[in-house]
Amino acid sequence: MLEIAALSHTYPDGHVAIRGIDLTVPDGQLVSIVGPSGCGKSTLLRCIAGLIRPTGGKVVLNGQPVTGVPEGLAVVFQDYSRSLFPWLTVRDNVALPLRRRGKSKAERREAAMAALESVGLAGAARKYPWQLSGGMQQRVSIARALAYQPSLLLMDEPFGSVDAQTREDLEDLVLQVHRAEKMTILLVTHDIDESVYVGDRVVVLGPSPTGVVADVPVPLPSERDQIETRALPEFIGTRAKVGRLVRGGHGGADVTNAGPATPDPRAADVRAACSDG
Ligand SMILES: Nc1ncnc2c1ncn2[C@@H]1O[C@H](COP(=O)(O)OP(=O)(O)OP(=O)(O)O)[C@@H](O)[C@H]1O
Repeated sequence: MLEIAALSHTYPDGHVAIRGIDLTVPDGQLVSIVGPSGCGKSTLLRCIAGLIRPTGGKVVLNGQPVTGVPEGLAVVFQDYSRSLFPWLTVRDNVALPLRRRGKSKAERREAAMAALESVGLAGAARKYPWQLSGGMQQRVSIARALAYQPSLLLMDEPFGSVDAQTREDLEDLVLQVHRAEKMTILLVTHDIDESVYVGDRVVVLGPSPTGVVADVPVPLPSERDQIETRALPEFIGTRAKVGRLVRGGHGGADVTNAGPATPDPRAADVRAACSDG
């Protein structure tokens, strides 16, 4: 269970990025977070990841206050070109954070290969990141997060830099992993369709300094299909509702107004990658 209470963050230059966010995420839920550009989504994710210390309120993960990067957290950032180490092979990039898990070299390699298999990249294990396309590099970043077997996965605009077809494939990969591993996922996206397609719920953030404007349940079956799900009336209705909310409208009668809140992200396998590297 992730509990965010009265979370606020003001940067040292006085810029108030987040003002009073309250958000509770039960284990195993996939929460999409949307909001206007620059509203504070990444700041929110960084606070959750323990990468920055909020100036007000608290983040509690599984009953423990977050005061540094918590165990069992992984993060996937948008900028895959800077999240992989170019001097390590794909397999070694994926295996690196597993040092934190106290696994032997053989175990790390085995787990890395299994994760690469799950993202369809087992054949690229011995290549270097710079030998792969952007979409493949982002798959490697996701494989690295998965190999770590996080209980909480934070994804900050993870598909923002890939083509439309790859984006759909990666959305389905996240859904597949979410169902199989039952991990809690917070996914920040600018894409309203994507937020509804992957989410169990969509948290809409307001303009800076951000807070929670609405918390919209997604009334779709857990099995989703890029063509059929997007044609469902429930999908179309929820997308319209979220779209109106992001643009400053009220979104419709059944939307929960959640009061002030905030979002934004950044943080995770970094811990593993950096501190274990
Ligand atoms: N280190 C910092 N110092 C001062 N202000 C900052 C800092 N980092 C971010 N900000 C400001 O805080 C606000 C929120 O930034 P943040 O990156 O969290 O927004 P975002 O919603 O993730 O943006 P985007 O939609 O462009 O990804 C912005 O106005 C940004 O300029």
